[in-house]
Amino acid sequence: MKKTLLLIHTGGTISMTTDESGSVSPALNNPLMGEIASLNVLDDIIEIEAFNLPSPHITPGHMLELKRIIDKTAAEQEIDGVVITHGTDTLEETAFFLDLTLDGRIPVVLTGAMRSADEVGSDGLHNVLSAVRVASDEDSRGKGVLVVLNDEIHTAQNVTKTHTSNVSTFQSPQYGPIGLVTKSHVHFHHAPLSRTHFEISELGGPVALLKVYAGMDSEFLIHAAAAGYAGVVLEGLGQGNVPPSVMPGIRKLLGENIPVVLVSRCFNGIAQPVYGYEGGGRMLYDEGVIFAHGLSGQKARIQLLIALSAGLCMDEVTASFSGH
Ligand SMILES: NC(=O)C[C@H](N)C(=O)O
Repeated sequence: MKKTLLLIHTGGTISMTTDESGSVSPALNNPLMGEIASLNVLDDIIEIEAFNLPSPHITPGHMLELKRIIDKTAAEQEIDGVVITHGTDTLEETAFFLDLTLDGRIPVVLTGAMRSADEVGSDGLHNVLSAVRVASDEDSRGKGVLVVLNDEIHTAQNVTKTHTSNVSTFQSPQYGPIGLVTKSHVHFHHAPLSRTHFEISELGGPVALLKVYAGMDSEFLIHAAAAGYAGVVLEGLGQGNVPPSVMPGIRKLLGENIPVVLVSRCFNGIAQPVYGYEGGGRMLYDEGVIFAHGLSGQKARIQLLIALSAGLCMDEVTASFSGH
């Protein structure tokens, strides 16, 4: 059955071309524009170029702008789903931002490419077509924002870029994809159990993300408190621990009512308050550090930013992280 989709381009390698020196940059005219329309797989397509940016240039402000475009278009006319083309470097952050803030009524699918539009074996158009098929599929409803590349369907919550250049870069460590796209079918084999949703209209923040390392001190954390950061996410060690020399910085932030969210820098497993030694997870938990269950640092940062943007108090921010 044919459908009406909103196709939004934002830039990324999928919209880039390569010059004679091998340098890859945004094309003046997006090479994807009109390509899906010409395949005649949809009843109707509303195709817009929101931005033409490499994804390292994408900010939470651009993510909020995408949410507004989707809300406005869906309010003005009947659409069955949304596909967004995006650079792969920050694709997972935009996907999770939209997952947390859109109403989830229609499927929203993000895709990108590892090879530029004019490169031999370019994966761009194939990925957009797969994303269009997923966004048009009734089974995609109610699964949150999805990421489709290389014939796999991932949730925005779990997916991450794992390889600098391989076309199979997008993976969901410890959970795996929730479906696949074959030549004839969109096939889901899993469904997410829960979803967190926030109502936001403006952005708060800023929120910092710091990786914890052996011998780390408190300097950046103390600076974050003085510089007006509204929240800090720490990628802690192992099950969720920090060196004792980081404790003064954490206490400074918590003392000023600035939330500190902890994830593990391990890409498998969940941070937990297990260890009772100085800087151990149990001590962090007892002093008010919020454990983000199974989220990566970059996803926890997006969620903390959104929770603060929604005006949540410390207890509500804590509760919002217990759902994962
Ligand atoms: N494959 C890509 O899209 C990477 C590019 N640097 C971007 O994120 O815009």
